[in-house]
Amino acid sequence: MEEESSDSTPCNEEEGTFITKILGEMKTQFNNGSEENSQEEVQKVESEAVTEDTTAVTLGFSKPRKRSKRVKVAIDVNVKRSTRRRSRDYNESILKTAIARKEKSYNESDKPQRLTRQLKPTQKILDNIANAAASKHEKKKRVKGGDGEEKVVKVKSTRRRTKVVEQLVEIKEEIVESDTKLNIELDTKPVLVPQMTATQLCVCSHETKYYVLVENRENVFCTAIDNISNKLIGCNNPVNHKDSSMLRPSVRIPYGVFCSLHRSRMLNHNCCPVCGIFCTQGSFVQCENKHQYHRKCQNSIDEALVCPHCGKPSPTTDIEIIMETSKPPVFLRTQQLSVKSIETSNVKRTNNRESSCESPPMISVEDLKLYNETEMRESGQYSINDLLDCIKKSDYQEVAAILGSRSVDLNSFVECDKDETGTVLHYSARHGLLPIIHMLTIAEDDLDILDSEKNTALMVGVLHEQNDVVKYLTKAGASIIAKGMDGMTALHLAAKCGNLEACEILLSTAAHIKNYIDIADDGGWTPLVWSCEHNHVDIVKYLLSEKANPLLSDVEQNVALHWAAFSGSSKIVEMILNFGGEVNVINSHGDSPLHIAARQDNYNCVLVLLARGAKIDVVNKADETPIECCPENSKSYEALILNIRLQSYIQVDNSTSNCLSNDISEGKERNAISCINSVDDETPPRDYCYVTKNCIMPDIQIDSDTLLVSCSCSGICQSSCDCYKHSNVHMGDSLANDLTGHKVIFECSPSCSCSDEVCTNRVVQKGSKVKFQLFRTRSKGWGVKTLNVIKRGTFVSEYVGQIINEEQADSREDDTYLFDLDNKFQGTERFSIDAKFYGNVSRFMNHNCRPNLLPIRVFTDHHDVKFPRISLFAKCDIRKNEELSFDYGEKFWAIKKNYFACKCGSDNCIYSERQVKNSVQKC
Ligand SMILES: C[S@@+](CC[C@H](N)C(=O)[O-])C[C@H]1O[C@@H](n2cnc3c(N)ncnc32)[C@H](O)[C@@H]1O
Repeated sequence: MEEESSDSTPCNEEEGTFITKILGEMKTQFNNGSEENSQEEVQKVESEAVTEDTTAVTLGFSKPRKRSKRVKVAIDVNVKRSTRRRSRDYNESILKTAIARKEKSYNESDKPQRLTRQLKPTQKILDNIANAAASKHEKKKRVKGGDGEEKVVKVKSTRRRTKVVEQLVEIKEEIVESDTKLNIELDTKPVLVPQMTATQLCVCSHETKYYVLVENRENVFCTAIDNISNKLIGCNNPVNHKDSSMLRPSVRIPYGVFCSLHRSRMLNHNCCPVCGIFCTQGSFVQCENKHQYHRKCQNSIDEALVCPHCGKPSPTTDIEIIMETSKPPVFLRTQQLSVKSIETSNVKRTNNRESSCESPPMISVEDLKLYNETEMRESGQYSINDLLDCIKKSDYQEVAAILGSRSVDLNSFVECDKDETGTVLHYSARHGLLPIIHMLTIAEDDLDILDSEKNTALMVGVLHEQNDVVKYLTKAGASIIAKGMDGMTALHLAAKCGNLEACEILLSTAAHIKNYIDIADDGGWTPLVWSCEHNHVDIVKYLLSEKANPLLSDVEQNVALHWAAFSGSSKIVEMILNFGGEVNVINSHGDSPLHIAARQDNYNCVLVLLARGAKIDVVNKADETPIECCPENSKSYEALILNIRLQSYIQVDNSTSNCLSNDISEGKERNAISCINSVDDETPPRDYCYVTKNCIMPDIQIDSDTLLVSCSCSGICQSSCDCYKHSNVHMGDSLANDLTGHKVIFECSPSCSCSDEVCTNRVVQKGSKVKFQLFRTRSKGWGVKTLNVIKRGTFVSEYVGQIINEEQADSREDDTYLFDLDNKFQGTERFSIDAKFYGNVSRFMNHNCRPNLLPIRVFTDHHDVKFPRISLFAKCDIRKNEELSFDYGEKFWAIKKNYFACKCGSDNCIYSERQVKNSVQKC
């Protein structure tokens, strides 16, 4: 007896069984193939889990698990998680069970409730079963009852996976013996049933021939109930096969099966024959035969109080029995609330202790006190931090006790990490505490609470790569579509942080993968976009293989390819294109993926995009082609330049008849200048030399030493810049309205201290970015048009040629391309730019009485006012394919009107044939 008492106390067994069960449960759930999980299978698993867990350990998890909230969420977004939805019947059955439990009061000591999970066959039940079985198995087994009829005994365990065992037993006629031996030794095997007499009531030591077939130790559990300081504790120890005969302490009590410990105690009359509860700890009555019972259960015969076991006189004083065991029992919540803890129950070591030690000891007072002091709260109330402490210690027993007490609000926040708070479920998910999570999911309704970072526990599992937790929570009913920070789901987070396994678990859980995989967050970003942006090649591959849509755009019309170009993974760019991505898709800024790859200088992406047909001449809303977004001198820039050249050669081959040249600059300009003629047979002009800078004749000296101004700005020059202040035309000024003043710009020069890289007062010196085309006009010879949109104020081109003096100018036969540099600084010496023999694209720009370009004198590297750079700026917004023109001035037309009229065609043309005639007539 004592050997058993040390290692088979109810609580020891409870704890071990419980933890084993938790792990077994999880294993069971994990082993269910995720893809094959039908609704029924999942329901079955969860149903079993609930059934078992609600009866596990302290029986404290009687709270029904509500799923309606999550189901509602699923319906809201049209994502049905059918595999985890519960049937109505199922919910109702849980509800019924809960109500039934609620109605039961475990504290009704007058009506002791069986805490066992086993059905207790009363004699009536036995008889009924026997009758039914006898008729069914009449030919197979003959069973003889005490009344001569055949009987069947059926004992069924409701415990999960417990097989219903059924054994036909032969019930021998009970032999009535008046001279019954009462104090039976443990190894006695009494078979005689005494006749009840007034002085001897109990049948504790009378074994019957009712047996339970015990196939293995776990199938049947002890049905004993201990009275421990007025608390009723169920045993539930496994019943050994050798203890399979059924006993009862009196004829009033149904038969039960008992573990070796309780069996021996029953034989020693430690079980009260009136209420059937074992006298284990506390105040009891003990007769001179050392039979124990409750004071209120003592018998009365002829007004004398007697022992209900043997009829001996009842002592007037109680004995105090104290258990001795290494571990305390676990109390039900209701017991904790209504009964003082053992610590405060004034347990005294009385002289009766010695005699009480003959009763089977179970727990030591020291252990019990220690337990009480450190773990149990007197009132049964716990704080959330008590629970967190137990979780941190992985003290499953205590966690179960606290959860069972239902005194803790599981929605309370605890510190999960530095500056991060969340529920204990978040904490457990972060640390991968599966057994704890299992308990919490049973005790907690809402698995989708957001922590301080707006993550659900499922998301926390994803982020910390606790994929067992992810798997478990998805099966336990956590919402996979719940949204956290910025509307991101667990799948967004998994894709973002590169957790491929979590992506697979989440997608395998989704009822409708198609709806789930392309779910967008608040920015309109899909999980695919997140994985593209964060360069997770494996996840991109997986999502695309699961039919993620690469064409879905975000709020700025970016698609996954834009983000792939941004991140710089050429593999991802390639994959997206292979899965149907459009190479020239445009976002709301007009940027193609090539724009973005070029801007980021993602060389390999630029190469892949070019190879897959990305257009190099797409202009975005900032009037930039991809190369104009690209940092100069970068590898991407070189690739784009090369591609532009290659494209131009391809255009020659495929040219229409009116394209005469791909580049009249012969590669001297940043952008090739094609030449087309759809008007006549004129061939491209070849009577000049294309130059990009002025040619200064040897006899002309430019003073490069004298600087009028320089700035000492650091970084970007602003309005306080001295160079800027010396200019009377500024970038961004309304040029169209500034036709009268001296249009001079002093750009910052090498002598300035500002940064060449970022200074905004350096424009002309950096060259034009406009894409020109030379075309044949119908009445003005050649002309120039822009192939891209030009914003007002943009530097378009410099009028370049030979710088010659007045004498040289006068000696030139053809003055068609002369541009006078005369200005007020010039004094007596006059200079001109002649583009007749040397020039650039500007030499082909015609006159217009309503021009779109304005010539401005600009000084860049020198300040010799006699030699400004004639820079043409856009004086208005200019459309694509619009001809570029400037005003040649009165001086030009004063002479030329005698030879030809202006053909600009503008409505206010002042040099047209008609206007000229009118002016002549007026004269
Ligand atoms: C600087 S060039 C311009 C390029 C010229 N169209 C060519 O084919 O080389 C100036 C000459 O172009 C022609 N031109 C320019 N603007 C004109 C206009 N508005 N009307 C008539 N002819 C014009 C005149 O022959 C003028 O002398």
